[in-house]
Amino acid sequence: MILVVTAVEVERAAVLRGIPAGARVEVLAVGVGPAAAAAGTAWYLARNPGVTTVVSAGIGGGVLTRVPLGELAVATRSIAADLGADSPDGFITLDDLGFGATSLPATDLALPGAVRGAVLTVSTVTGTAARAADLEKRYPDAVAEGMEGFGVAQACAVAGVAFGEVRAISNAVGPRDRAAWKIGPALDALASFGAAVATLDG
Ligand SMILES: O=C(O)c1cccc(C(=O)CC[C@H]2O[C@@H](n3cnc4c(=O)[nH]cnc43)[C@H](O)[C@@H]2O)c1
Repeated sequence: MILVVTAVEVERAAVLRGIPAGARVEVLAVGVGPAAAAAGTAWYLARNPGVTTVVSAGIGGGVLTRVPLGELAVATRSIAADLGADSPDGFITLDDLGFGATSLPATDLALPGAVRGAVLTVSTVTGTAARAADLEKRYPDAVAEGMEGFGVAQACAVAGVAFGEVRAISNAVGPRDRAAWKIGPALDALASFGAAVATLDG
């Protein structure tokens, strides 16, 4: 069975809107941020041994030169982009500090038309051009940013279950501009993911 993990109920409802009746897919909303995502996913996996794949799904920021607003980005890997230490010489990742990995592989979700690349997980939404440029320099393969993927990925790694991530692009990774958000089209894109997700199971 496939488990889809969203942050909030409106994302859950959008995914459910697309899922055909009778599909073996469970959709769970677990809260915003990597900690809520890891805890909710681990809780569900401990009680449901039949889950084969977990997909972290939600709206997200996009690198708009790679993926337009209202389209889907599929992760090739999930990166904890702000897990580490700041320094006068720049950001030091947890890997470079020697405390663990900040990149986990993602299973390729066969979603036609979606853009593939690294999806960043952050605890603070990017809101300046300077931070967007820093992230792009550190992760040139990044296409999108969200707040939950790496938490779901870590729970999956512990449980030995396949992990995937999809982000429906609602805004740019860049200077904060709430007026430019496209939440409706992003939720419609999440529904189109819902329509395809049942076909991803084995
Ligand atoms: O107030 C703001 O400026 C702002 C900008 C983007 C997102 C938020 C949120 O509080 C939504 C967090 C929620 O949505 C996902 N999300 C959507 N866009 C982004 C983004 O650009 N960077 C990171 N996460 C984003 C996220 O996964 C959360 O579930 C507020």
